[in-house]
Amino acid sequence: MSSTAIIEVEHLKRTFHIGRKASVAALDDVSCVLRAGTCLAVVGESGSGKSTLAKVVVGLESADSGAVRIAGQEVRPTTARRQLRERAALVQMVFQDPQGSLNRSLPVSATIDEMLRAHRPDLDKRGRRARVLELFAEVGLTERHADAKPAALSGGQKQRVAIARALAAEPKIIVLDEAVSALDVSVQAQVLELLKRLRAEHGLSYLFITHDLSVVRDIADDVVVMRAGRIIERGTVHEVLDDPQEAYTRLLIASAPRPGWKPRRGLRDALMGAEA
Ligand SMILES: Nc1ncnc2c1ncn2[C@@H]1O[C@H](COP(=O)(O)OP(=O)(O)OP(=O)(O)O)[C@@H](O)[C@H]1O
Repeated sequence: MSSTAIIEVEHLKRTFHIGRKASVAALDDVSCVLRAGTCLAVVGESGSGKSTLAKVVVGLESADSGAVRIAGQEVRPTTARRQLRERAALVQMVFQDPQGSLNRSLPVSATIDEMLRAHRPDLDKRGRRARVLELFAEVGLTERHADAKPAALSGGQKQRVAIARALAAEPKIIVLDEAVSALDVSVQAQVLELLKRLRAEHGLSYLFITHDLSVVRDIADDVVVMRAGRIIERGTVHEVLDDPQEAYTRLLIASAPRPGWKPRRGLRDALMGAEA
């Protein structure tokens, strides 16, 4: 496995001010590394700062201090089109709800065509159509799916379109924010298989935000555990999930649904009681 860093996050801080007096430290001195060609999972309960970390990494959200370097280049929030396009060619994001990037009244191929217009100026209309069909085939969809409106596709198929859209920019990194969380378990397994295959075939690296530890075991190499804006434990998936050092991580693992699991009390209650 490669040990070259493709994303380096250093001492990120981000505080949100709510009203005049209240504030929440969404990121409180967060540092981590995504190694090229690997998958780094970010886990933690709701509100622990996972999405804020993902957004700062892709430049959708700014940090108060700290640094993010992608392929050695520092990332700063920008509205400059050229810089946004350069960033998008390096890192793409896939969200939990694929609906956001789809226009209800257009065939789903339109969203890929739009991406190709931005990132493949060398292709004419016919070339883009051929590439759209290639990308659909890569994610296990057909021409019939490409020409369908979003409403005619299942959740799993729409998420495959979102992945094809990300691939259209030919990125090195994909940030996935709860990208398989809304899918049924069997569909989830298929999309995870697809992501693993694409990672191998394209040499991709994944920053994988999830609250689901079974997904982490399936796809990730390394994992960081976040709590209240801080990384409280980190290591390989094997180290963290099989030999957790922190009480909070042990509770996350103990509270994760698995066959035969019966909830005794709310995860939140249990986690609130965990020692920091
Ligand atoms: N734009 C915002 N304005 C105010 N507070 C925010 C904003 N974005 C996030 N927060 C707060 O920052 C903290 C971290 O939020 P974040 O969405 O990063 O957590 P998360 O771990 O991704 O949670 P979830 O799994 O529920 O999405 C939360 O307390 C949240 O309420």
